[in-house]
Amino acid sequence: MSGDGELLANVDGPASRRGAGGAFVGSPSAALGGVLRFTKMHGLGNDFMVVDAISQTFRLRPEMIRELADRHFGIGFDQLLVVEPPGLPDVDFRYRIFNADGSEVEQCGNGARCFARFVRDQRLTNKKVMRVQTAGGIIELRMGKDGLVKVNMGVPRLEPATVPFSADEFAPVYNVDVNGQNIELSAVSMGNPHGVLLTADIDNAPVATLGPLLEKHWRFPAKANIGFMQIVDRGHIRLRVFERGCGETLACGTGACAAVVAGCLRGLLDPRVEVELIGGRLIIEWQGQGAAVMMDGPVANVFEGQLRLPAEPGIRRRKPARTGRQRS
Ligand SMILES: N[C@H](CCC[C@H](N)C(=O)O)C(=O)O
Repeated sequence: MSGDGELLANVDGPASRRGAGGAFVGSPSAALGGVLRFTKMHGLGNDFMVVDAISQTFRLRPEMIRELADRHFGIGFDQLLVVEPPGLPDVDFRYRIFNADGSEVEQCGNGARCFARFVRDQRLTNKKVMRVQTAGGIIELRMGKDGLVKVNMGVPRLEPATVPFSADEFAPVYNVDVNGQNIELSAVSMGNPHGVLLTADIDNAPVATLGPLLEKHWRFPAKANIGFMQIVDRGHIRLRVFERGCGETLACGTGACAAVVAGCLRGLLDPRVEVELIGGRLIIEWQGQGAAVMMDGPVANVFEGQLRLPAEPGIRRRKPARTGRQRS
């Protein structure tokens, strides 16, 4: 996936037509120059601009998403999450995800929890259990107690071609050459591609240097999110993730899922793992091949906002495309 498609969302509610390339095409006159309502949210510090595209129309080109994602000149977020009417009979919503670099991607775990909170806060549903269609597959969201949200993230994909990862056959660990250095990693898809490495010292792991090299490595033809996992014990890991299209984030939900799958495949983890990320903790459970990965974690609202879209969305300030966020 990870396409650079223009985002057009429909104004007139669910009677949307799918335009070329899968974007919703609203009535063009209404798609320009309006005020766009959004909510800023985060899941363990992985932060999002969340927009209801069921009752609003807007057009956002990749360069506009990049501008809005900018933490100095824009709103600032890791991903833009867009709520759309369902595209399939047995789901409640469609959920589109755009990275800070403007690329559209298949899945977002922390975003899924925020999505569930958002659609209820916005009274788009009163369901406590909902099925949501994403480009990476259908996920089930369940409102839990004390503000937690449980997500069935679906069955991980391990066959190389389904990640996608270039290899002749599946293996729990692959050897990847990075500028002459041999790196051992696992390749897992949670709908979006992940590479997972072990590290003995998470605080000094080469996230800023090795992360971008592996993100764009030729063996990940759709690029990849790169997780650095320190095993504390069989029920507890520490994890940092260099995210595709965004750089290192404070937390990555699909990254946490992929890391637990990778650790289980290596025989190093039990089925229930506490994943300690920079921004906080997730509980991830996986009973083994063929089973779905379950994620349980918090969500938070930060603020509500309104944005006046230019009559012709475009570049108001040419800035270099975002590089990975370097954490000291
Ligand atoms: N950067 C990811 C999308 C966001 C995933 C992350 N924020 C999560 O919580 O899963 C990708 O390009 O596949």
